[in-house]
Amino acid sequence: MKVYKFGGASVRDAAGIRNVGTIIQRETGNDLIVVVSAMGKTTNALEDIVVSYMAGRIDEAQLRWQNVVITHELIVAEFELPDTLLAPVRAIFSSIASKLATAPTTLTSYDAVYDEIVPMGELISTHILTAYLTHIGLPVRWADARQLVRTDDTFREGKVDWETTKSQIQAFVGDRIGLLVTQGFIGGTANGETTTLGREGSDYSAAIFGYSLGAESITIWKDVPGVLNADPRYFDETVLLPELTYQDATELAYYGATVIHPKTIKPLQNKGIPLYVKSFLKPDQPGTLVGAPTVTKPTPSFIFKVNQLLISLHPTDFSFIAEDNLSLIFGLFATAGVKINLMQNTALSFSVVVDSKPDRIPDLLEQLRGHFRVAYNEALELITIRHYDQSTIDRVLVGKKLLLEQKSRSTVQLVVREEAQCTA
Ligand SMILES: Nc1ncnc2c1ncn2[C@@H]1O[C@H](COP(=O)(O)OP(=O)(O)OP(=O)(O)O)[C@@H](O)[C@H]1O
Ligand SMILES: N[C@@H](CC(=O)O)C(=O)O
Repeated sequence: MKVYKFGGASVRDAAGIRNVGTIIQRETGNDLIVVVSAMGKTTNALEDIVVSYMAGRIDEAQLRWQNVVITHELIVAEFELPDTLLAPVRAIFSSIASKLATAPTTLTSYDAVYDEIVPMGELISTHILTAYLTHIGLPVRWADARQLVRTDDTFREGKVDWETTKSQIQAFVGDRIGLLVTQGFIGGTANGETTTLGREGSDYSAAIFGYSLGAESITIWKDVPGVLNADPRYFDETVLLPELTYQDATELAYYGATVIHPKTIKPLQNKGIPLYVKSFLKPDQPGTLVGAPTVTKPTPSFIFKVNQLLISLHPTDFSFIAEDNLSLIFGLFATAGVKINLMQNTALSFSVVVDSKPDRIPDLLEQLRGHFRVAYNEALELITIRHYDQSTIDRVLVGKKLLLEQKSRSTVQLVVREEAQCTA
């Protein structure tokens, strides 16, 4: 049994869905679980709807939802599918329209509403793909991940209950899996509420299904030839990494290589399940195999994170940065839901680099100011180089001012600012 995961880019339009259908057809007769993300940038659009709705801008939220509906209607119109196959999609369209007709109360939790609305992207895309596959004659089952992937009720970052998830998935698939289409990114609580697993979490969903069923392999289909030594959007002359160990893949993802979600690797490593990252545009090419025993000559790899914020904390009394301060700081970051990308401390200061998220950072800074003197630098870039040497460092520092550096034997992290900004 294999697991295929198709992300938003692969199903962003009707041609994409047809292409995904062709890739799935190559597995006809084999057991295959297909995990699918929301189409294109639907998740971003749904997040915007939540922002409008929770701010009480109901008309704006409804208008934005109409745009989501129209985008999907235009795609399905190209397939001329019978209305019966589209009934589940239309039911979602009207249930969200009804939801958005009533304003939220002041007691409504933002994150709970987020997890009511944002998962619709995956529910819609999987219903559309299932309808299309049925239409072209493939015997396919649609599975509701909310009833299979059990999480706690941490909305927007559900923690997976592995035992329950495994038994629910095994019970659902039964003896003969066949072809099954399900959603990435979403799960459900014991009380039947929908949860999400964190942005870009569909890769992780594929690993959850693969782990639960002991898959022979998992393939993540991307718009790139595989895992490259840098994001081609930010770096010229990238090279394909044909093989990676689980550890290297975990570290690349951890430091921010968005091609694989960081939580994806561990469950696969635990069961020794190989992960392939391949191009949905060139499905015959080998791509990257994650799970190679060793890679003899590792290639230097670059990860660029833009829009970073460097926060420096200084105790307001004469105390040092010690265990009690650190546990307070970590507690405040955890409560604010802000992940630390890099940290460094001296006796009298503690510096952290985080993603500059306007919905979370201002509150966090306010909390920190209650305990520390706080200084911060905005609009920075965090560059991580795995398997670095001095020439790779020099290469990325051209035109940049280095603010902070951290090195281990295999990884260097550099916090930089554009030189032009420094002199401005
Ligand atoms: N090291 C890397 N190798 C290859 N691609 C990378 C790397 N780092 C970042 N990327 C980027 O990752 C992109 C693919 O991931 P993306 O999340 O956009 O895919 P997706 O299939 O649409 O997934 P999803 O909708 O599930 O998030 C590539 O287009 C590329 O720009
Ligand atoms: N659709 C979700 C999950 C995913 O695509 O992996 C997102 O865009 O974050």
